Parts: sequence; C-alpha cells; structure tokens
Amino acid sequence: MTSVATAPSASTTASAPAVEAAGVHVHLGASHILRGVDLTVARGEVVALLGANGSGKSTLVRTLVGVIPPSAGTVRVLGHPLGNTVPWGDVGYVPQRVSAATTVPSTAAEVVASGLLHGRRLRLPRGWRARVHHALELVGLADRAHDATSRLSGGQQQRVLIARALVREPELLVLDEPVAGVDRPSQEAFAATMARLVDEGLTVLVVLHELGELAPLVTRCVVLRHGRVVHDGAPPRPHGGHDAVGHEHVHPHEPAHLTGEHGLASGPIPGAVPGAPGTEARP
Ligand SMILES: Nc1ncnc2c1ncn2[C@@H]1O[C@H](COP(=O)(O)OP(=O)(O)OP(=O)(O)O)[C@@H](O)[C@H]1O
Repeated sequence: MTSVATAPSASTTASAPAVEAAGVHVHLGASHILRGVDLTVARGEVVALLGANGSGKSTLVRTLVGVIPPSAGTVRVLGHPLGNTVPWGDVGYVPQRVSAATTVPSTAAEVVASGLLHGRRLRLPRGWRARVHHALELVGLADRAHDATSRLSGGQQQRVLIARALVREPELLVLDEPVAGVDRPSQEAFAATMARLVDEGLTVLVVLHELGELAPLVTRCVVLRHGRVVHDGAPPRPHGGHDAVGHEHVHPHEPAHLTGEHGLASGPIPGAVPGAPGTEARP
C-alpha cells in the first residue's frame, strides 16, 4: 500500500512527527533493499541512522525525501503524505558525498543560493543575499563566498552543500554521511553549527558511519541491517572502534560509488516526487 494524498489540517501537521515511515519496502531493480522499515522522528530529535555498508541507510533517507518511491508502506514528512503537499522548502537534504564543484563554474554563494530554488520556485526570494551569507557563516565559509567551488577542499565543498540545505532554514534536515572523509576543522565546525540549530528546534536525521563529534547531540540511534531496523533506541555503546551495533562499516566512499555506480545520484528516478529536495537540478 502506498501513501494516499489527503489534506491534513495545519494544526495536525504542526504537531505531527517530522518523519513517520511505516512498513516501508523498496525494490531497486530485482533487489529487495528495504524490508518493512518503521521509523518515526519526533520534532526536535536528532536521530542517527547507522549500519554496515549496504544495509540500506542511503536508500531509506532517499525514500524519505522523495527521491526513491517506496514499493510498499507509508511515509509522511512534516505531517504530509509523501508527494507534492509536503512543504519541501522546509526540508533540507544533503546527499551522500558529492562534489559541490561542477564543470559549470560556480561560486560557493551561487551553489548555496540554488538551495532556495525548489519545486515551482524558479526565482530567488527577496533577501536571498543575506540568507546565503548567513548560511555560509553557519558553516564558517562566509569569507569564501565568491571563490569558485573548484578551489575549495573536499571538506569545504561538503560545507557548501550543507549551507545549501541550511539556507532554506529547514524544519527538518536530512544528511547522508555529512562528515565522511571531511577534515577535522570541518567536522568540528559542522558539529558546532548543528548544536546551535538543534538548540533552536531543528529536527535532524543523519546517516553516520560513527557518531564522532555529533555524539553529544544524538538523542536516538536507529541501526539497519539487511534493510531492516535491528535497533531503535539509545545510542549503542561504542563497539570495536565504531559506534553501531554489529557495525561492519568499511570506508571510504569513493565518488564513483556515490554518484555513478548505481545510477541513482546522477539523474531523476522514475516516480520520484517532483520538488523533493533530492530531485532538483544540481548546482
Ligand atoms: N540502483 C540500485 N539497484 C540495485 N541495487 C542497489 C541500487 N542502489 C543501491 N543498491 C543496493 O542497495 C543496498 C543498499 O544500499 P545503500 O546505499 O542504501 O546502503 P548504505 O547502508 O547507505 O551503504 P553505505 O554505508 O555503503 O553507503 C546495497 O546492497 C546496494 O548495492
């Protein structure tokens, strides 16, 4: 059963969990990747999604932000069933590591400004310059606003992509391994920014390889194994140098694996929700 579009009232959606997924199954090609996932993220929570390589973490977050259609189950985001009624402008999504630099020359500020374009919004809103500046400030890169992204380090490019999600001033931020392979100063800057925003009420769902600098912020951990939730509760105790129960994560994520191998990150997915944060044109 897939979601059926209804029109919940404003008061219902404001108090609804940020994410509610029930019985979610996803098939990619012939593979059955998610096998009945239930996940609820309440407002203001910081939920870490952990698990071994290939356990389905990216597939789950991409499903929640409307990039991959579930083959069964229901998903509600900010109180709305997955679809055009979700206020995608209130959802920030940072995909698993992709470069902020493209073959089209673009500055950090231009990439961040593109985060203000979504769905049917094809023009930058009034006051966009100040918002872009503020978002870059949040990730400690205000002084690099006019630098070409190709001149930034990998960690700085990742911070630009985080700023691109933050510029929306989202209620819900979904991040897929935001600090994997990122230098230490970028990790610390990121954790400090998250702490401030969470304090202001931001809800976060974050795929992590290890809790690392974010450990003090994480309120709950969900561990996936073979497409199923095998732990949902307090952060598991550190285990063998990693923070996930039965964690077998090997790293690093190479760009080819992330962007090309599965053919997912580079183009629209049939059935993906138009206007969802992962479906807009890349900067
Ligand atoms: N387009 C696709 N077609 C078929 N299988 C796919 C596709 N994309 C991903 N998969 C498979 O789905 C499974 C889950 O992948 P996913 O990227 O969601 O895992 P993950 O937990 O995020 O892994 P990692 O920690 O390595 O990023 C893997 O076995 C992967 O090979």
